[in-house]
Amino acid sequence: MSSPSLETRALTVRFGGHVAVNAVSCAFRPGELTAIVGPNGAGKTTWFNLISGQIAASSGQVMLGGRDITRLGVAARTHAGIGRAFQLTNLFPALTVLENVRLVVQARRGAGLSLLTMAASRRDLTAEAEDILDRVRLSSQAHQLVRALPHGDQRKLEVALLLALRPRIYMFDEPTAGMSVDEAPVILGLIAEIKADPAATVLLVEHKMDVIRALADRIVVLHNGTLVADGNPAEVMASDIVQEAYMGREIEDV
Ligand SMILES: Nc1ncnc2c1ncn2[C@@H]1O[C@H](COP(=O)(O)OP(=O)(O)OP(=O)(O)O)[C@@H](O)[C@H]1O
Repeated sequence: MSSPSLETRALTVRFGGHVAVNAVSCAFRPGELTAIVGPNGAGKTTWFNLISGQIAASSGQVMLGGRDITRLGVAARTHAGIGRAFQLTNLFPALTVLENVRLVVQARRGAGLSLLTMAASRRDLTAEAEDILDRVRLSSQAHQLVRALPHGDQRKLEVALLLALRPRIYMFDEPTAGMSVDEAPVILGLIAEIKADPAATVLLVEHKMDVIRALADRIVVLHNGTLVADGNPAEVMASDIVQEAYMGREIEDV
């Protein structure tokens, strides 16, 4: 088994007297998509926030490729390889969709964030950005301002920006929430493509059973901030804790 790309070690956060994430230890490996499930308020988003650096841990550690990143801020974690979909949206709402994707491609390639790059390298960056927009089916919106995009297209742009960033860790929080039935399969197809990359580690917070069934290699269950189950989907779905506490009630069986 490959060594973990990401690991949380006894990761804990308290809000006043409430322990929202309670000593959660879990290791994630490249080439694996882990679905994170649990009832509302279980601590899934808070755990994500601790991993991506949106909030600081009360105790415990976040390790990325064996390096302790617990004290790094969001930008430094993104630079180190943590890619979280929502935090990339609306980077530059007054620029077009294509310009936003191109800027992320440019930043990843170490060319900085200036809009005034050399014409030749600009063509190169534009070609990669256009290719990404094609993959997420946003080509026809390439020249629209990001702030004017409808919700479904914003979600596609989030995935486009992640593809442009090529992180080591892809974090998706209900990526098809609020999407139409036509739009959701595009996003799910892209996540399936990302998951096929043996170097990519994918974390997916998800309530929808059909999405979990289609994509998850592994399921982790949180309950009251504690990790209560972790294993392959068939095992976890059949376990008493999930059957009794979650099935048909908290996980949307659609
Ligand atoms: N900044 C905060 N201050 C105080 N309490 C918070 C804060 N953020 C989260 N909580 C609490 O932590 C607990 C976990 O919330 P969290 O949003 O992580 O759950 P979740 O599993 O993502 O739920 P959902 O499925 O509804 O998104 C909840 O009780 C929530 O009220």
